[in-house]
Amino acid sequence: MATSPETTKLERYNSYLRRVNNTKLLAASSKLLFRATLLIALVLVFVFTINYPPIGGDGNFLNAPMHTPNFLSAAFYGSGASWEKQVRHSSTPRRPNGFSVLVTGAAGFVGTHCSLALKKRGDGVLGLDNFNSYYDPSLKRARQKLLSRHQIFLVEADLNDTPMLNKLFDIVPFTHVLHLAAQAGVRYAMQNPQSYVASNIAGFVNLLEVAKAANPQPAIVWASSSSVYGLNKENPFSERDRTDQPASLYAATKKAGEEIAHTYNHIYGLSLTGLRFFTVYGPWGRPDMAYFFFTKDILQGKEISIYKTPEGKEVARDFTYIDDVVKGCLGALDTAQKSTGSGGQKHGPAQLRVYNLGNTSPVPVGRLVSILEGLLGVKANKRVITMPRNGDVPYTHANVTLAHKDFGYKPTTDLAAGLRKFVKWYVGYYGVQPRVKKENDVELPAPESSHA
Ligand SMILES: O=C(O)[C@H]1O[C@H](OP(=O)(O)OP(=O)(O)OC[C@H]2O[C@@H](n3ccc(=O)[nH]c3=O)[C@H](O)[C@@H]2O)[C@H](O)[C@@H](O)[C@H]1O
Repeated sequence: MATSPETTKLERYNSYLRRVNNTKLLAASSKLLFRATLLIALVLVFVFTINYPPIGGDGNFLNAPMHTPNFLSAAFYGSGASWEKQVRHSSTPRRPNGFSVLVTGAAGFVGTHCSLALKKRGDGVLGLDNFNSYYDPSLKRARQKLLSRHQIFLVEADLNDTPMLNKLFDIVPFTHVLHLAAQAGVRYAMQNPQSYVASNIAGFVNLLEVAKAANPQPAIVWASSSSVYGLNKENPFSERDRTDQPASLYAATKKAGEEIAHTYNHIYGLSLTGLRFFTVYGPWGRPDMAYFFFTKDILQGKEISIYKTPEGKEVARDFTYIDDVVKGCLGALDTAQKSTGSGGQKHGPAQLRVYNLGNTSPVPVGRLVSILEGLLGVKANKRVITMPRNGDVPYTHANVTLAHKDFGYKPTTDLAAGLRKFVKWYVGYYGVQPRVKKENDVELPAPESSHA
């Protein structure tokens, strides 16, 4: 068909209009897409901010609530066949009638040691930890590597992450929970009180809620603290002594945990055992504890403060070596009876216990420093000051008769022997050269711990 110049012009004009319309349409849909993206981003920022504020109210990074945002949890981390396979594999026992244990706080000091000990004897272990920044997370990552070398898988999630906890209990019929995740530290409670409530109270309740609804319900062994004795005047501290005078918020949250345990035992038939740890120390320990930062400061020539009481007396602690505490934890797990409920219903009375796990021989902090000086071959730059009013108590001293009677708990490591092992680990881990003199009989021993 012949085309006139007018027709060609008209076609060109129509094609021009179509192009303009397409461009307008594209621009409109781009705008819509941009707005939708912006809206989604805003919603995400809002949810993230609620769940995970970046810093604490006083601008201190350490004071921020330290957990994984809930909305990211199960959806992002806990998915996929290979993830589930790791969860199952790690928690499957390798010995007849072995336990399947969920260890919370598994990248923590006591959690790492207990996980390794359980795995070593053939129990299945699944770790849970939120890797918070209360102290150097790289130490927690190093512990995680150690666990992973022993085929222990660690799920990175917070105790308050209900979907994740539910998911883990859906996948694994845990026989036991060793609940060691907590906000620790007596003095830090004055700086960041909310983190104690979030972890030691809300987190504990969340775990109990999930455990009580599980079928089967696990038996739970969990970390209480010697600090619950607070201003108790009896000596040594017995489980029968009063614990209604906590001297710190940390102690108050641990005491609250003991009462909460009573409630869940009473209503839901959960088998619950609280262990009152007495100043636990050793290799892979916590950098916020005095023996640990004294070692660091002594090596760096920094001044250390040794507390005395307002009456001028020495402050003392029943320092307890990690291997002894691990034996206590395993003893408590081995003697824990089954929970009696299922799916949130109680079917009979269940076991409820509390034990001291201490060393039974308090040592003044000044003596601890002398031992460290000897082991490190360095004189400490010491200053003795009156204990600040910060939640500390003047002394602790455990009576462990009950734990001995019920599961043969018997501490065997004195402070000098335990600190020797700690210093051995410390210098190896941080690559420091201690100035140890042979004539002072402070040669460091060969590694004994199978964990290090
Ligand atoms: O048994 C517990 O339940 C608790 O044990 C631990 O608390 P504490 O016994 O207070 O240990 P830690 O801080 O190492 O202070 C040791 C000693 O050094 C003194 N101390 C401390 C600091 C300082 O600068 N100077 C000093 O003399 C101080 O006065 C004390 O006498 C855990 O941290 C805690 O999480 C909890 O588990």
